[in-house]
Amino acid sequence: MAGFRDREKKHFPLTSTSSVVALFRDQLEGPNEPNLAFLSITLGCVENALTLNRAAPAAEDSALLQPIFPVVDLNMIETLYRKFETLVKGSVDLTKYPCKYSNRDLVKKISDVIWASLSRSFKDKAHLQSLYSLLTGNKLDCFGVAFGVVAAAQMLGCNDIHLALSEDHAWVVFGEDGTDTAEVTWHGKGNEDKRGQSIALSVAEKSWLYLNGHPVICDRAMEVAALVSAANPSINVTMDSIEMGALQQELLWLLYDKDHLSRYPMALGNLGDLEEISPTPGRPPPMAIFNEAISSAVKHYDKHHVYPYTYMGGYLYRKRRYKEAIKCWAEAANVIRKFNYTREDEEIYKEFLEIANELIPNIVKSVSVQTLDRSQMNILYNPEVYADILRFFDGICEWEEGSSTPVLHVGWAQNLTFSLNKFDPRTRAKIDVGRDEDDSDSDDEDDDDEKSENDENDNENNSRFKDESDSKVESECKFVKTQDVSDPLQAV
Ligand SMILES: FC(F)(F)Cc1cc2c(N3CCN(c4nnc(C(F)(F)F)s4)CC3)ncnc2s1
Repeated sequence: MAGFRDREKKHFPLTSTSSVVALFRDQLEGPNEPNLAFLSITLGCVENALTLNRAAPAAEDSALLQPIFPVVDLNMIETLYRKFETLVKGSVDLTKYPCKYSNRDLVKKISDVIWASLSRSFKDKAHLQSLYSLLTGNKLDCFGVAFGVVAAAQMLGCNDIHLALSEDHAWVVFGEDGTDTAEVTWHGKGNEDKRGQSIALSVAEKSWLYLNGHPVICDRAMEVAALVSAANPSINVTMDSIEMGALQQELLWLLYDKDHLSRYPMALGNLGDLEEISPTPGRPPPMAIFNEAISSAVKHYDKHHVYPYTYMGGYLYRKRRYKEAIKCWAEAANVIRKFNYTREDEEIYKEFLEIANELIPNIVKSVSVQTLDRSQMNILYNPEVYADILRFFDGICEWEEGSSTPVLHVGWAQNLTFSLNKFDPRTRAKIDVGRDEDDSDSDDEDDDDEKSENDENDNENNSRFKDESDSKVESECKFVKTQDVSDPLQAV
């Protein structure tokens, strides 16, 4: 077995965050590709020590005096690496796959090797994303299986097999021009896995889960960014490991500085969240990072990603910058309206449900009671905020239109009317419910044909609506038509 070369050995034993960062830097700058299996095992080992098997500091030295960074020895990592190498090279006979580029059978075979080594226990716990978890506990989450397939492929020299990521699923691309796709893991609960199948069939459904053909396609360095981003500093529901969070943050800045996050909006979002928790002196503030995530999604993924807007919206909500938060959520709904809701889109459904039925009602409640903060009070007198709430609901209505599964139920209507009723009636008369100017963009229409006649209808409605904009506000939101609820706006 080829042991580790000096490039790997010289960093051990790992005794601090900076020694792990130096090891990752070396792998990213090295003459060879970064070794995904090596990095995943190493980071997983550190995460395990800092979150699951915490060295309990002796009574007298409190955590403050005695940082608990584990000592990671080379032989532990090398033993686990060799175990993975034996598993992968022992199970895949490459002579059966002679061609230069990988084919579907080979991808399925590699997926089967990872799949067969998993125990049957449930897999939605934390810390199941790394090869350390696979090799010490035979457990991986759905991301971990996809990542493990790509790490195994690299070990076999299949350098055309790469990780493809949506906002809630992962698969692989392969072949001569890297456009063949294959499922290699499962998704969600109670869904049969589709391993071996191509993604084309699922993309045709226009579901958010496959981002309608706009997933993040990783190169080796972005696969390192994915394993760093997937690291989980949480010790339990209420506590995070400060050391693990700091390590993840430093590794993300290392990848950021090497321009490996510029096409990875979720990793930028993760970095923004970490900077909110513990700002790094001299680094951009969270809002700048969230803006970069939005710009990346607009530039590289044709405005089909939702999370960049909900990362920023969540941050603004926590900072009580409610007007801007609602603007972000309207933008998020402006993305989701391009998709058709299918039953495997639950994660984003829950995201919008929380915004509509908890966060926005909390905002209108908190600014309508005797708020001391006069700046917040004028939200209920601000036509732009009111229009953004309507745009938010309109996007969700359009998401539902043409979908196989309904999105809305009467609870949504109750929360909508609750929120809208808090606004001053004169404010409501001032609005012009338009969509952002790029709505008529050809790329939008190209992308979703059946949505285009809606856009025309919208434009028609909007133009009709604009002509009457000074008259009584008609309900522009499809929401009411779909729900057949008596027009909530009449009720005020
Ligand atoms: F591979 C899967 F199947 F797991 C899909 C992926 C998820 C994900 C991620 N996440 C998911 C989204 N995520 C969010 N955290 N907060 C979010 C927001 F709602 F505030 F926007 S979204 C945490 C990190 N961060 C980096 N990369 C990936 S790839």
